[in-house]
Order: sequence, then C-alpha cells, then structure tokens
Amino acid sequence: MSYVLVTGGAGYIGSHACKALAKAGYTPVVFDNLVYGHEWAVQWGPFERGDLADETRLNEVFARYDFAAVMHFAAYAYVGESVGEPGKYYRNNVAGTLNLLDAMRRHGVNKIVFSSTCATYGEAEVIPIPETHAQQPINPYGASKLMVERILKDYDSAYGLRFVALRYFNAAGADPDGEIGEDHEPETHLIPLVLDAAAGVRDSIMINGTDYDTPDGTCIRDYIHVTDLANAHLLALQALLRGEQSRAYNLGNGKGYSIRELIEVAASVTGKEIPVQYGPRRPGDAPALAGDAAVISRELGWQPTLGALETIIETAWKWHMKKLKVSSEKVES
Ligand SMILES: NC(=O)c1ccc[n+]([C@@H]2O[C@H](COP(=O)([O-])OP(=O)(O)OC[C@H]3O[C@@H](n4cnc5c(N)ncnc54)[C@H](O)[C@@H]3O)[C@@H](O)[C@H]2O)c1
Ligand SMILES: O=c1ccn([C@@H]2O[C@H](COP(=O)(O)OP(=O)(O)O[C@H]3O[C@H](CO)[C@@H](O)[C@H](O)[C@H]3O)[C@@H](O)[C@H]2O)c(=O)[nH]1
Repeated sequence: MSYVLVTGGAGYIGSHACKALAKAGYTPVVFDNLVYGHEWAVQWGPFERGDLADETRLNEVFARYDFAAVMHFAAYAYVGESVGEPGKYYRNNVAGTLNLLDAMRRHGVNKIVFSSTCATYGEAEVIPIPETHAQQPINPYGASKLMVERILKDYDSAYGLRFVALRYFNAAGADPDGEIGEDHEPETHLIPLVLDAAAGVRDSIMINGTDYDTPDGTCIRDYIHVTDLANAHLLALQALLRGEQSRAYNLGNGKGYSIRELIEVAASVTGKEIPVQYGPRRPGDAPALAGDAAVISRELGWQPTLGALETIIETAWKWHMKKLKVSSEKVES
C-alpha cells in the first residue's frame, strides 16, 4: 500500500486531491487541524487530526505510516486577511511548513508536492503569466508562499528534498460526482458568494473595486477547476516518484474573467438574477491574473478537462444547492 500524507486534506482542494489519489491506487492519510476543513470531507483514507505547529504529533504520524511522499495543502489562504494579520500567515504557512519539512527529514521522506500560488507573482507584467515571471508578491499571503518555495529550494540543495511547487490560479468548482466541494466558514471567495446571491441566501454580491486598470474596471482572475487541479497533483506526485527533479509549475486555464463577466456567466448558468453592489478595493488584490500552464502540459501531460467557466460554475452550483439543502435541514431538525 502506498501512503501519501495529505496535509490540509480535509479542506477544499486537499479533499479533491485525496479522491484523485485513491482513484489512482494510493492511500491518502489526511493531517488536518479542522480549523477550516471538515471531517466529512475525509472519505478516502485515514484521518490524523493534528496541527503543523505540533511537532510531537507530526512525529507520531510519520512514525505510524511509511509515506512515499507528502502533498502539502495546509495553510491559511485569504489574501485580504493576510494584509491585516500578517503574523498569522507567516506563522502558519512558513513556520508550520518548516515543522513539516523537518519531520519529513527525520523520517526519511523526501518528496513533496506543495500548494503555491499565483499570488507569489504580485502584479502581472505579462498575461498569461509564465513561470519565469518575476515573483514580487504584494500581500503577506503571497510572500509566505514565496518564502516556502525558497525554503524548498534550499532543502533540495542541502538535503536532497525533491519538490513540485504548483502555483495555482483561482481554484473553483466542485467534484463532478457531487461528493465534495467548497465549504468555508467564513466564506470570502467570489464564486460561492456569487452563488449565495443567486440562491437568495444573501441579498447581493459586493464587487470589491471598480476602478482597476482593466477593461471593465473590476479584477480579472483565471479560474481553474478543482478536479483538474487534483489531477495535476497526481501527475506531479508520479513525476517525483519516477525520480524527476524539483520544479515549479503554473496551473491555470490561461484566460482571465473580470468579476462582472463572472457574475454574468453565473446568472446564465443558474438562471437566477444576481443583485450587485459596489464597494472599495480589497487590500492586497492584484488587478489581473491569468496563468500560462504550457510547461506542465508539455512536461507532465496535464490537460484540463473541466476548464470552461460554465462547467466550473455548473459543478459549483450543483454542490452549492446540495450544501444549502443540508444546512436548511439541519436548522429544521
Ligand atoms: N483556493 C484557491 O484558490 C487557492 C489558490 C492557490 C493556492 N491555494 C493553496 O491551496 C491550499 C489549499 O487551499 P484551500 O482553498 O483548499 O483551503 P482550505 O482552507 O479549504 O484548506 C486548507 C486546510 O488546511 C487546514 N489547516 C490550515 N492550517 C493548518 C495547520 N496548521 N495544521 C493542520 N491543518 C491546517 C485547514 O483546516 C483546511 O482544512 C492552500 O495552501 C492555499 O494557499 C489555494
Ligand atoms: O465578495 C467578494 C469576494 C471577492 N471579490 C473579488 O473577487 C476576486 C477574487 O477573490 P477571491 O475569490 O477571494 O480569490 P483571490 O483573492 O484571488 O484568492 C484566491 O486565489 C488565489 C490565487 O489567485 C489564491 O492564492 C488564494 O488562496 C485564493 O483565496 C478578488 O478581486 C476579490 O476582491 C469581490 O469582489 N467580492
């Protein structure tokens, strides 16, 4: 049995990666403190509750299983919050990762797939952004992830740790089988909030800033389906297991949508009216981000199959309706 440690595996992207791992014959062992994750999302292997800050607990888990590799999703990931609470981000994302890497060293595990982000680039000089683009993050969240990329390189040189850093653009959508999907409390991500407005659970969606230097004044993002992301993790893991060298890859669809465009697509997919309000810019936001994923396609054969924004929103909507139904049943009972 080939065990893979999945930190943050009870969370949104990590749980989809666990499903992909199990489908491919691996056993994902989830390590998560459930700060944002859910035990119900751990469906494809053992659950080991724990915090990256707890070295004793990490040691216990590494001693219990013979891990072939680690997928490291556990982190705080809210751009706006990171501007107001930088220490929270550096402590969890950087110090937490150091604890994980040192536990890996102690237990002879030397392969890791790391959740990096396009937020490490900062403001895009060219779009779509290639991996060779300068990395000059404009918020503490992006800076914390860039620090980890740097640490991974140094651990590779010093100790032979092999890594694939996947710089994803905006993860969105849900498992097409409807088994899992995005469920954050509090939710700050655009698509689930837009869907709440479509479902009438919130009155409207607030657009954060309409004065960006973009064609319609709102921020542009590249949305990538979470199942396409999960499949890329599998390819990255298999590359490491084949003995390939450390790499960083972008994961995006190469096309950006403005917030206004996204709301229009969501209105058409859901068939609902989506009332909009306009607010100020959110601190730390880059005006436009979209990524060139040609390198991972060429080198690892990654091809997104659910990349159309309509498909992304359709799967998210299906999950969203299921989630709202479950929570209204809970309130009634
Ligand atoms: N969502 C996106 O669009 C996006 C884009 C780029 C990169 N990422 C990165 O992908 C990863 C997963 O993101 P997500 O959207 O699934 O977030 P998420 O919050 O749903 O998942 C993160 C999981 O990590 C757990 N966790 C956090 N700190 C922990 C700790 N100290 N110890 C143990 N568990 C801990 C949380 O409980 C949660 O289950 C993150 O590293 C994030 O930075 C996300
Ligand atoms: O109610 C809302 C929520 C969001 N936005 C805007 O929508 C865009 C997208 O925001 P969000 O969905 O929060 O995603 P990002 O801030 O782009 O960050 C996500 O995508 C990054 C990659 O781009 C990841 O690294 C982060 O972890 C992940 O949270 C931003 O301009 C937000 O200001 C609104 O206008 N109104």
